This record gives sequence, structure tokens and C-alpha cells, in this order.
Amino acid sequence: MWSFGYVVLSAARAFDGENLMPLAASKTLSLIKVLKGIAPREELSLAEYLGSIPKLDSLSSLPSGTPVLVRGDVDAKVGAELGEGDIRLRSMKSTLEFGVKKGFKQVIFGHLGRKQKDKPIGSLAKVAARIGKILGTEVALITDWLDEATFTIKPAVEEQIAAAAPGSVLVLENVRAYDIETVLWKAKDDALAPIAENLTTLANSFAERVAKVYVNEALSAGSLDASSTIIPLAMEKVALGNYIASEFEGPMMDCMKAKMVIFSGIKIDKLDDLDAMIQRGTISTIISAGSLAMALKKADAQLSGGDFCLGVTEDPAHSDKPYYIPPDRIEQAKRMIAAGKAQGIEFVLPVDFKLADESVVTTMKPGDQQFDIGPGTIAHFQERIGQFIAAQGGKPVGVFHNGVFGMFEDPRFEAGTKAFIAELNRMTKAGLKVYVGGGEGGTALERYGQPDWVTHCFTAGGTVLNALGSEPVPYLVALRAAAN
Ligand SMILES: Nc1ncnc2c1ncn2[C@@H]1O[C@H](COP(=O)(O)OP(=O)(O)O)[C@@H](O)[C@H]1O
Ligand SMILES: O=C(OP(=O)(O)O)[C@H](O)COP(=O)(O)O
Repeated sequence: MWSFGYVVLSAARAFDGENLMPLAASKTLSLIKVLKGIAPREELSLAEYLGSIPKLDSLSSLPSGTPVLVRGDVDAKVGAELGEGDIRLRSMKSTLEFGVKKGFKQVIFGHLGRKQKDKPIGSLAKVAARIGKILGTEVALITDWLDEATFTIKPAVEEQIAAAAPGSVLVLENVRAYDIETVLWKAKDDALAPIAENLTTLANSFAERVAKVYVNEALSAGSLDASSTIIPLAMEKVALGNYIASEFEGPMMDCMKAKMVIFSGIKIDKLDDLDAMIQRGTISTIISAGSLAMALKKADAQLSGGDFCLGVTEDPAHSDKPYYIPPDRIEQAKRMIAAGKAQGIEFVLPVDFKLADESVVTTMKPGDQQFDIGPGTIAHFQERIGQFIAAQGGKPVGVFHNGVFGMFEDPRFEAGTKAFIAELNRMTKAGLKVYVGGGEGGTALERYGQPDWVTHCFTAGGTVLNALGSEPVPYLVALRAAAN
């Protein structure tokens, strides 16, 4: 839900002719607390967030040569040819071309991947080259741009930007190479004040040495990354890129009104997002599969006076595993089903499962683990889709699909996911508006279907769930605070 208590944030800055007053650490700390859910958020809809953040055309009158920091959607596995693995990079084209035309010196920064044990963090070298190809211009990569001892941008970066010609595009090397970027992820409440000091120094250094204008064109950058999210507070102007603005204002708003949602996958916290979507009041049918559906399956059985064994999924000995579902999630699922059914929502759940040895069962025993839905469920879902299509009478109602039905990367467990991608095509061809929420669901569409089998596939998974679900998108909260 986008409803919390009421706190108005505004960046601690004012203009002094050409000089921007530095951001104060107290304001950074306030925003961090809001983003971490420690302090209350404003009670705002997605439309209200969007309405409070300037669009790209607000930068139209800035003079040629103005440096602009662009938070770019650079988390891409670039393939050998143009068009391969670069959809997120192409999503920035319109915004970057606007900047080139205006003569801005655009400095793109963003993340690629996550740090993994014993593996160096990825470089943006290929991404920078591909952006250059997409724009038809040279794009330089600036490596080694941050002094991690002082949290300041290295002076050479300022010199490189000053020397760049109007219309230049530069890329800062992977921001996640620096620990400061992900420091908020696991930060305890009492560590936030010193972190806010460091981030304030960093944000002010960006404003002093890189740019005072910030454009966010990174739809998928929905995690609570530090510099990416906080830096706008120190900026003179912020704006939403063309792609982000159109994705939120078009397809995302359509998804808010979806009548059917298909929710699956392994992350049990998606239950909160489904809960929030139910509370919006437009949904009539929920199809759920995968690990996530296990909570609903058990809850449904218990509400009918019975029970349903989930095997290892409910075994506390597996509590460190991603598929583990703790008892409080079953209770939450019970509340959701009871409230949902009271408002007329139909929950369509799996009726059989494929286990590790590929046997198909309708009930599980302790020690069992399901890796896919079984053929009975595939048929059950197909039947319900047919009924849903018929009930809409040709009206273009919305359908939102998130996640996968099993461990589909393994061919032994792909059948359920694969069969349902064909159902998305069936619904689209029947005139429904079908949206896929990026992530693994998007990967499955790529693998088993065609782009035109759905109305739209988002280039971000987590951000879409935030926008539609229980938590606001951190960068929208921050951009609104910065724009105030
Ligand atoms: N039983 C299962 N059901 C669904 N996904 C599973 C299951 N077991 C493993 N997974 C894995 O979990 C991942 C999907 O998780 P999901 O939460 O849908 O991701 P995303 O939010 O990125 O779409 C896939 O890599 C899939 O193989
Ligand atoms: O791929 C991304 O998001 P997605 O998997 O939710 O679509 C983004 O780059 C976010 O990556 P992160 O989850 O490491 O912050």
C-alpha cells in the first residue's frame, strides 16, 4: 500500500545565485529513515508521486554544456549484436538523445550485478560501448572515480567533464564497485546517522564536481541503493526520464486496474504485494503457483477445516532456505483468502505437484519438495483462463503476470511455466490486456513465447512490484523529496 503516516520531506538546499547550498546531513538522515520504513511516509498514490516529479522537458531551457548526471538502467548482459541483451540500454535512448541534442554533458552512472564472494564486480565497459553504438557516438568510461576514504569524487573526473564537448556522453564505472552504494541494505538503525554523514558528503561532491542536474532513467533500479537514491537531494534540478515516465504513466497505471493477477515464484514477501493489490479492489481472479502458492494452499485448506502438508517448505530445519514459508506467512495468507473471498475473489491454486524425482503427487509428505506444478494443474489453469476470457465478453480488461511456476531453468521442471506462457498469448489474442512484470516471468516469456504474445513486458521486476504492491519505489520517494 502507498499509505503511511504523514511527513513532508524537502531537501535542505536553497539557491544562492549560481551556488547551490550544500545538502545537510539531517535531511539525508530523514530521507533514509523514511526509505527504511523507520519514519512514516507520506500517504500518496503512484500518480501523486509522478505528479510531483518534473519531466525531462523541464530541463529544456538549460544551456548547452550543462553537465547532467543520469542514473542509467545499465544492469544489462550485453550480447554480441545490437539488440541482444540491451533492452534496458535502449530504453534510455530517447532521454539521452534529448540531452545530446541540447548539448548537455551527460554522465551516466548505475549498477551492474551484485557483489559475489570470490568474484570481481562486473565492469560497465561493454555497456558504455553499447550505449555508444545505440547513440552513434563515442562514449567514454571513467574508471576509478570515487575516493572511498573521503567519499568524494576524484578531481580528475571534474577535469574530464570540463574538457568534454557539449553533447558528450560519459559513463562512470559500476557504482557497486564501491561499498558505499549498498551500505543501506543491511544497516542497523543506530548506524544510520554516520552513514547519512558519508552519503551527504558524497551527494555534495557529486553536485560540486559532476553535475547539479539529475535525471533518473533507470526503471529497474528499485533497490535501496545509497548514492543512486540519495544523490538527487543535493541537486539543483531533478527530472524523470522519458522512458520511466511513460512506463509508470501508461502500462503501470493499467496494471493498477488489473482484474486478474497471476502471482508465482519463490520470494514469499511477494505475498505483501499481492495483499496490497487485492486491497485496491479491482481483482476478481488470482492464479498462483510456485513456492509462493504454497502459503495460499495451506491457508485455504485450514480455512476449510483441513490441512495441507507443504513438506520441506514449512519445515523449520529449512528456515534458511529461500523456499521456506514461516507460520506467520500462513496466517497472513489465511487473512488474505478470507478477506478476498468475502469480496468475491476467486483463488485458483495448484492441484498437483512435481517432486524432485519427477513424480507427480496431489498431496505432499514431510520431506517432499515441489519444483513445478503437475499436468492436472496445467489443465485446471487452462480451464479457468477459458472461463475468465468468456466472462469478460470481449472487454479489454487487464491481466498482470509475475513470476514463474517452478524451477524452470531445469528442463525437468519447466513444463508448468512453459504451458502458461501460451495462456498469456491466448488471453492477449482474446482481447485482454496482458502485462508481464519483468524478472523471471519476463525471462520465461523470452524463452517460451514471442514479444507480441503479451500487451507489454516490463524491463524491471522488483520496481514493478513496488509500484503495484506494498512499498513505494525508493527512487520516486527520493526524487519527490528532491523536487520539493
Ligand atoms: N518451486 C518453485 N517455484 C517457483 N520458483 C522456484 C521454485 N523453486 C525454485 N524456484 C526459482 O525461483 C526463481 C523465481 O523466483 P521469483 O520470485 O519468481 O523471481 P522474480 O521475482 O525475479 O521473477 C527462479 O529462478 C526459479 O527457478
Ligand atoms: O535487475 C534488476 O531488477 P529485477 O531483477 O527486479 O528486474 C535491477 O538491476 C535491480 O537489481 P538489484 O536487485 O541487484 O538491485
